[in-house]
Amino acid sequence: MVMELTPCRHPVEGTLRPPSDKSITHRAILFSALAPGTVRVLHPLVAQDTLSSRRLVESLGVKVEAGDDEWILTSPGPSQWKSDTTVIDCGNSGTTMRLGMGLLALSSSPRTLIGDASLSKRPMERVARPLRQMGIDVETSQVYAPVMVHNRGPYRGLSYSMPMASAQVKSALILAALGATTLSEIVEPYPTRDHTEQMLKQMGARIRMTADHHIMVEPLQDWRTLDLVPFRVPGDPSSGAFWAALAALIPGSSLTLKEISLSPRRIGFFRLLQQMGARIDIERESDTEDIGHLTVTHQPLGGVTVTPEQVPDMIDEVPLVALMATQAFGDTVISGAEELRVKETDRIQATVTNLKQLGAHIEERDDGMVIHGPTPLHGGSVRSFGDHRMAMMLAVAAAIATSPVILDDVSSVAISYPTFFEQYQHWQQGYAFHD
Ligand SMILES: O=C(O)C1=C[C@@H](OP(=O)(O)O)[C@@H](O)[C@H](O)C1
Ligand SMILES: C=C(OP(=O)(O)O)C(=O)O
Repeated sequence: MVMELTPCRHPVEGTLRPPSDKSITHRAILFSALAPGTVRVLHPLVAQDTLSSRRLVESLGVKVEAGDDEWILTSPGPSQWKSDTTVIDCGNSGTTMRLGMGLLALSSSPRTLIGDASLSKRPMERVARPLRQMGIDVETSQVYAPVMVHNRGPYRGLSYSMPMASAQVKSALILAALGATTLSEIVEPYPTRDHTEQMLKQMGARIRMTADHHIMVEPLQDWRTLDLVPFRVPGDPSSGAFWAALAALIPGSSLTLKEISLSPRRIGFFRLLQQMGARIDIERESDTEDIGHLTVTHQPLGGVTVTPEQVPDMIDEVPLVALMATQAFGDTVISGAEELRVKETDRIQATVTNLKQLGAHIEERDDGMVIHGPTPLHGGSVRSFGDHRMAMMLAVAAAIATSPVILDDVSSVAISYPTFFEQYQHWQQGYAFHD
């Protein structure tokens, strides 16, 4: 659906609880399949991507009772998973497919994962290759989906230095490592989101992380020893980031994002906003959990340098960083962000093309972008390329443009943030958020 987005300078005010975290919801659903028994998931994100993970576990025989803001998942455990579903559709979700590959390695039935046109162009050998090193049979279709996973018998642990910083690859390997016969050691080039390690540890898995990014995973002798802990899903900082960006851009704004994940591996965008000059206040809910409230207050912004090490902590927010940089005084250089080229679309190219179309001074680099600010943005026609994050970034850009922006398709927001445009309209009508 095409949408005409009109400029709007209403300050962004009040308190907003963004939709629940996509990464944590995926994991809660997928990990519930591991333990024979019932797992409660509080505040799951109900969106297209997480419904793909739900479909995956249901095809393994997990029963899902979806209540009001709570899902109850009951699994027979990997040794009793249904073997008659041989093809599983992961839709648009890279997380479902990659973590799914690790999960499917835990049972002896062969299964094939497929995805939509976008997911079928994203690299899967990054998971397949190390799984094969463990002795698991994995076939890709010239590095892409469909991906067939078949565990033909006992397989060994893995010692693996990851060539790219990817939480999805790491998580798939950790899952497979739980079913190996020997200890595994996985090394990351830079730290990435560690929800998998934290949540599996909560379930009783023996996983040890060192300061120099080594992750040791002990094989699990018996799935029945896993604890059936309930998972409470906080708000998603990556979804909240669109509102934080608007608040940082529009004078007079001050917005509190309520009950969001404050995991240091997830709030790199907010640290960067602070570095650019925005005011960020953080209030933790408890000393033990990384959940709390984050307030963004508008201040004039300056350009920054984003280094490769910083990128994983704001990986899905980089298109927004580029937008912020168009309004900041001075140059912003983003490097080490080549992973953006293998997301739902090539997010470096899509960001540069779209922001140029609106008048930004932005240059494409192989591994990032250079942005010269500040530049007023004007209206024009832009394209989401079927990418939810691109559509929402462009909606933020449209608000600060001087004339209307025509966005070719907005349906992709259903992937991670189905209510985004309802809330956008609410704000455009001059309302504050009250959550
Ligand atoms: O593990 C996860 O939940 C995710 C990891 C990131 O992908 P990569 O691991 O490919 O960087 C991120 O872009 C994606 O939105 C979610
Ligand atoms: C890249 C994303 O997700 P996935 O890799 O799960 O498709 C995203 O949500 O921005």
